[in-house]
Amino acid sequence: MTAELSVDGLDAAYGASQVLFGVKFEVEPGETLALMGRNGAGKSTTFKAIAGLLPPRAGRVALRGQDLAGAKPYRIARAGIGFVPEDRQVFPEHTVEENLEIAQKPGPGGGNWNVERAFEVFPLLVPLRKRMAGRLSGGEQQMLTIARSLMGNPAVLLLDEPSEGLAPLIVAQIGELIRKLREMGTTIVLAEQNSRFCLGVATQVAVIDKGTIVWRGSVEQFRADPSIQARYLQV
Ligand SMILES: Nc1ncnc2c1ncn2[C@@H]1O[C@H](COP(=O)(O)OP(=O)(O)OP(=O)(O)O)[C@@H](O)[C@H]1O
Repeated sequence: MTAELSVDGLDAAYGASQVLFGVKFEVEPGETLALMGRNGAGKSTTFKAIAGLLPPRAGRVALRGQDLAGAKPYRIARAGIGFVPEDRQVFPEHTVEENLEIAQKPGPGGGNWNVERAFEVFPLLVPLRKRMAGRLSGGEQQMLTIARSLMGNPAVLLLDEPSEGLAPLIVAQIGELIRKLREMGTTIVLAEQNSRFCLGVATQVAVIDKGTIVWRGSVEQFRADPSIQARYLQV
């Protein structure tokens, strides 16, 4: 089977400071991969390199076998990699509904996303339909950013720390949502420090440490080996 997303030998740097060293992982169709690692391990940089925001110095980023490494961000997005960055970008002066409409585009994913479908899958956004996106809470903005990204019908969705800075109840709602997207067959890569959250929603785990993937396996294998958490994830 061809992986939906395959990353191999990815190197990336900020100026003279190299941060990623040969990052390698694959995601099969319909899987949710949690990319876990401590603060500063290289999770966001991996996403930026995949999405073309920080062009990689070396390596391959293949979507369904097509190498996109080094392409411009809009090309990578159009090819089917949807990226939800940490800072939750919405158009604050537009309503929730308009934010979704603006983002609607054809794409290679099989979700057939449109505004009505987004409201079906994200029912918490329904009462906020006419509200300006700039007036939403952090959790509501997070949901809207995820919904917006899906409107481009991506083949793979990259979610950078979706639980960050949110209250436990909201984190649980975001978790529910990610599980629902997974059940619908969406292929997801989720960067997280919060291991409890990721293990509740992911099927696969990759652990990154100092810019290198140091462990790769299923959630069950991860749970069965507490030494991985102790070595790479606890502060
Ligand atoms: N714009 C930048 N310029 C220079 N160095 C950076 C920049 N952004 C990140 N770094 C450095 O790159 C390394 C990896 O950072 P990255 O943000 O990818 O980590 P992370 O695993 O996503 O952690 P976090 O949870 O803090 O976002 C860190 O040492 C960080 O200081």
